[in-house]
Amino acid sequence: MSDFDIVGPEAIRDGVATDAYFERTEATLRHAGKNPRVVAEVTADQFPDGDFELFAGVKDAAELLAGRDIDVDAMPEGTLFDGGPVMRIEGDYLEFARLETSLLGFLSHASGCATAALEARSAAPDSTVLSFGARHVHPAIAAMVERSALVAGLDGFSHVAAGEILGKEASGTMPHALLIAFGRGNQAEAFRAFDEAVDEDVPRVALCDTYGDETEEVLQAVEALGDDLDSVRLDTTSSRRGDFRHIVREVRWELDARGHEDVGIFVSGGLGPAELRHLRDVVEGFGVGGHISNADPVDFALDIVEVNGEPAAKRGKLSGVKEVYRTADGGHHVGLRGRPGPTDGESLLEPLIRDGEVVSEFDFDIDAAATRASEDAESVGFGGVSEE
Ligand SMILES: O=P(O)(O)OC[C@H]1O[C@H](OP(=O)(O)OP(=O)(O)O)[C@H](O)[C@@H]1O
Repeated sequence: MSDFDIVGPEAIRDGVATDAYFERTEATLRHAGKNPRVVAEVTADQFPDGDFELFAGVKDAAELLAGRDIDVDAMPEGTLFDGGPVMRIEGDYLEFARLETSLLGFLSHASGCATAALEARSAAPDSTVLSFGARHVHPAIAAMVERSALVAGLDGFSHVAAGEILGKEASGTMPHALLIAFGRGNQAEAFRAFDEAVDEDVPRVALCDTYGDETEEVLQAVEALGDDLDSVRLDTTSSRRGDFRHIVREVRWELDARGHEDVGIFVSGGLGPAELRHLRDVVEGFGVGGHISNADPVDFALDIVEVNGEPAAKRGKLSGVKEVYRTADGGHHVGLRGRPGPTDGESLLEPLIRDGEVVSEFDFDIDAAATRASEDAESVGFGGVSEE
């Protein structure tokens, strides 16, 4: 028995992590001696409507689908999509029927978090933006949240175990608990002890809102750490926030007045794209949590679109195997496979699995995905990237 209520990797890989009706579907098809050759597509919206989302979760999807006698095409991680398929599976239906539940879960949740992270990224393109939201979600999915944030181009994340999985180091300095453990009035002592205790390569970022006025605690940090102080973080609780922008500008003023123009200001706590736009010109960086980790999953569905070579679909969905294209002007186009696409269209679906093997050229590199997302966001004008 598992110690935690967590569905483990084996259950996911074996297809036990499925909805019961797929088990009944398998039983019925086997009973009837049917196992049609199908093409199925993963799609959110049927037609483009100008509302782009960021595709993520494809590495785990590949891990799930590998080893089955199927061919799969997918958009690379970090591609922006707007209508039409993001993934296509071709094979005998019973090869993958029971994987639908986990497949959609992987893609939907990661793409939801990645899209929200891209909203944050686009809202403050020149600021440092860190993912702080693992605390809001089940720990088993922390690496998914942090990977999605990095795919969207965030500069870092807080979760240590996620970092070990992703091969990247988590960042972070101090919580309020550290200041409280030292006791009211002992903030300077806490800052000094932190400076003495942690590795030199950890930036000295003092959290300055625990007991007193932000400017007062910032000046205590300056006095305690002197030139070692890299930045201050203001996480002013919402009930005391008032005009946060004014507080930040006042802190900046007092730092500058004492010759500490090089000390950066970071802010965190309940921030989303609107707050990032509002504050981006007066701070160096942001910690963004719930906006990313609590994002709604993308509403992906897996639909059969061809049975034994013939177009098929339930009503409301589009039958036939499709291609999706990005045009030079940032347009997103959906058309039938084998028909001419836009003359300047670049096909977005790439081979992911052939005869059950993951195609070696398919790219799961996080940094490459982030570059792709950045370029694609620019191309399609996601979230008004350069909006003032
Ligand atoms: O609000 P979100 O965008 O989801 O950000 C996540 C958290 O990051 C900050 O925690 P901090 O470490 O400063 O708080 P604590 O020390 O009080 O736990 C902030 O207070 C949020 O609770």
